[in-house]
Order: sequence, then structure tokens, then C-alpha cells
Amino acid sequence: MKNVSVTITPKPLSGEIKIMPSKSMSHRLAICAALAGDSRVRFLGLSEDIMATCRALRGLGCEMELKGDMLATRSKKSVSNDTAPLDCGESGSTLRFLIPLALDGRRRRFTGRGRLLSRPQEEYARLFAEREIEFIQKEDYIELCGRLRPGLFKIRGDVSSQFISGLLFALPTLGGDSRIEITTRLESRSYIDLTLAALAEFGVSAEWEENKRGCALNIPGNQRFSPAAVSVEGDFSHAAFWLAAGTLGGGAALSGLKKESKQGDAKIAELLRRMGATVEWSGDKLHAVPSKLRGTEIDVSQTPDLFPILAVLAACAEGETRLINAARLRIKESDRLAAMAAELAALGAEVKEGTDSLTVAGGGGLRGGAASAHNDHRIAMSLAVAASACGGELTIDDANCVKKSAPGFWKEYRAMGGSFVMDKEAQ
Ligand SMILES: O=C(O)C1=C[C@@H](OP(=O)(O)O)[C@@H](O)[C@H](O)C1
Ligand SMILES: C=C(OP(=O)(O)O)C(=O)O
Repeated sequence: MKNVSVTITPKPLSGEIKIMPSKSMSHRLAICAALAGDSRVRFLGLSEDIMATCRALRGLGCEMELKGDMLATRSKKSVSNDTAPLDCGESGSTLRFLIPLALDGRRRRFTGRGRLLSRPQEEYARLFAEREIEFIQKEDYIELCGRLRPGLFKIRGDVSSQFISGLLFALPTLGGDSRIEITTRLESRSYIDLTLAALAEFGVSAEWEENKRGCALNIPGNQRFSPAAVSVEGDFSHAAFWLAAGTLGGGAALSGLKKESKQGDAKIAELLRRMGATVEWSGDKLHAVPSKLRGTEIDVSQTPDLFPILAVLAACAEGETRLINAARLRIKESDRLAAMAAELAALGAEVKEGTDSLTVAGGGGLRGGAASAHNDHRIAMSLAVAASACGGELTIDDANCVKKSAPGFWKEYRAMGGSFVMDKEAQ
């Protein structure tokens, strides 16, 4: 797809947005619905990443139909013998969630774009090597062949929770019990809870076990995914952009979010409050009130997707903010730590990039100019929110990359009163 730049004229943003369906839950519920067959998922997110998951599930032999944002899956008659490559686009979740499900004895190949195939897969590589499952990672594909068997899986918890979620989709239907032992500090834990919540909707269970040595998941075998009709709740990782925009601008009211959500990124409300903002529920809408922000220290290890927008908020807050435990941000769609450090510095902010932290001395104001999205949807959307508070126009080099998670982002930006022009091709 051609890169299309966007030039934003600074304007305070305000307004009401119906928040799109959660990307994380859309992946999970689509996979469970495919495994169960005869199921419905209402309000499926229609981003490029979710389309990649549906495409790859079809490639694995799951029959499904998408009518608008309603996904309907059919009974699985047989597993596909088709071994055409499974294209995961740029979606880490798609790739890591589906790898264990593809271990059905056939030779399978996964492909992808951008940085996807260079994002780490070592945890799978090591686990599979121990089990004599073939796993080859090349620059432009991953090939695997073998059968997943139940048992004990020892896995790091500080690379990506997506490996653990991936195993959780595949292990329950095997013919014996399994256990996943987490051998390090566990980061992004809430995403594993989202996986457990999705499994539970389809009658599949796995239990946490905590002890002094750490935590583990016990997964009974011989389970079946039961057909279900489910709906996807609103996306807090996406809502974070509009809460930030409303706080820096003229306020925001967001609908479609679940008050008692298990999404880790629901923590954005508390983090904004910690920075001095007023964020509160009124009925079923979450409101962000225009507020002056102050710097603070935030551990982003459990909520990595909030990092780019927190960095923007830090640049607009009085005083110093430290975003710590951010090393894993380097292995997302871009090196998000380096990307935010470089782009905020280009806008005039005082930033210091550490190996696993970002320190921002805020309050100096941001100027416009040119910035790069690093082909990363969350960097692009964060810079677009930053642009609303800049002293001059800001041109971002790649407007289309937002489609990875949020195809409606620019429409929403306009609905919030934002003013921008795109390269002709995009309009
Ligand atoms: O399971 C998920 O839906 C996700 C888990 C997180 O990844 P890590 O577990 O690699 O931090 C997050 O960054 C990603 O956007 C979505
Ligand atoms: C990191 C992300 O997604 P994934 O890991 O699924 O590519 C994201 O959406 O920010």
C-alpha cells in the first residue's frame, strides 16, 4: 500500500466517540468461534489484524462468513489439507495465537509483512525443539511441522504473553492435561486473563495457580469448544487516544466501553488521574475533562500498548515523567521506545531514552514540523493526538498504517473536530 502522508493543523479536540470493538477480544473470540463451529461473534473489529486472523483461520480449514461486523462460523467438517501459506499480515497476535493450532501433523507455512517475521519467536522455537516439532524461522516465512502433545510447558513471561495465549487455545482439546509454568516475571498478564475469559465463553477452562516460586496455568485436557453467541466489548487501548485527546483539548465522552472490563489498558483512566486529569464514568460513558497534567512515574510492563500515548501525555505535562520497564516496546511493530524518543525530540520535547525507559521533561510545548509513524499504527495515532497540541502544523509520513488496528481513526479524528489534509491518493 502506498504511503500517504497527513498534515494536521493544530486544534483542540473534543466530542463523543463510540469506541470500536476490542482488537484483542476480536482475535480471541474469532478463534474460539472457529474452533467451536456454529457460533456467532457480534461487533467483530474490522481492522487489518482481525482480517488476518480470519484469513488464516480459513486457511486452517475453519469455515466462516463475515457479514458486516458479524462473524458466523460453521461446523468444522474436516481439517484442511490445504497447506497454502497462512498470511498473518503484520499481526503478532495472529501469528503467535495460530502457531500452536497449526501443529496438526501437516507442514504449514506462515508469512507476514513489515517487522512481523523478525519479532521474537524464540519461546516457541525452544519449546518445539524440546518436543521434536520442526520449527524454521526465516526472513520471510515460518515453517512448522509436527503434532502438539499435552504436557509441561516452561516458558518465559517477559518476552510476550502471546505465546502463552497461543498455547491456551490449543492445549485444552488435546488428549491429556497440560501445565504452563512461567519461569520469569510475568508481563502483559491481563492479556492472558482475556484469553481465559474468551475460552470460558465457549465452555473451556484453565486455572491460574500462584505459589511462592511464581505462577502457572493448569489446563485440563479432553475439553471441547461449545458453540456460543458472543459480542465484542469496546477497545480500551484505542479509547486511550481519545481520552488523551479530550484531556489535552476540550473533553471527550466515550461510549461502547465495559465498566468492569478485564482489559489491562482500562488502566488508562487511573493513569490519567494520576497525572492530574479528571476521568470519570457518567452512566455508561467514560468522560475525560480538559485538565492540566503533571509528570509521574509509570511502569508500562503490564500495559505496553499505552506507552506511545503516555509518552505524548508526558510531553504535555508539567514536570518530569518516567515510563519504566519498557524494554519489550522495542519488539512491537516498530521499536516504540526509540520511535517515541525520536519523534517527541523532533517536536521539541526534552526526552531521554534509556535501555528500558523513557524520561520526558514536559511542559516546554511542542512545535510542529515533520514526524515519522515508523509504519506503526500506535505511533501514528499518538502523533496525531500530539499534533492537536502542537504550535504549528505537523506532517506525519504514513496515515494508512492506522488500519492495522483502527481503520476508522481519521474519521474519528475529524468527528473530534480535528483538521487535516491527506495526500490526494488517500481521499
Ligand atoms: O494478547 C494480545 O492481544 C496482546 C498482547 C500484548 O503483547 P505482549 O504480550 O507481547 O506484550 C499487546 O502488546 C498486543 O498488542 C496485544
Ligand atoms: C503490538 C500490537 O499488536 P500485535 O502484537 O498483535 O501485532 C498492537 O496492537 O499494538
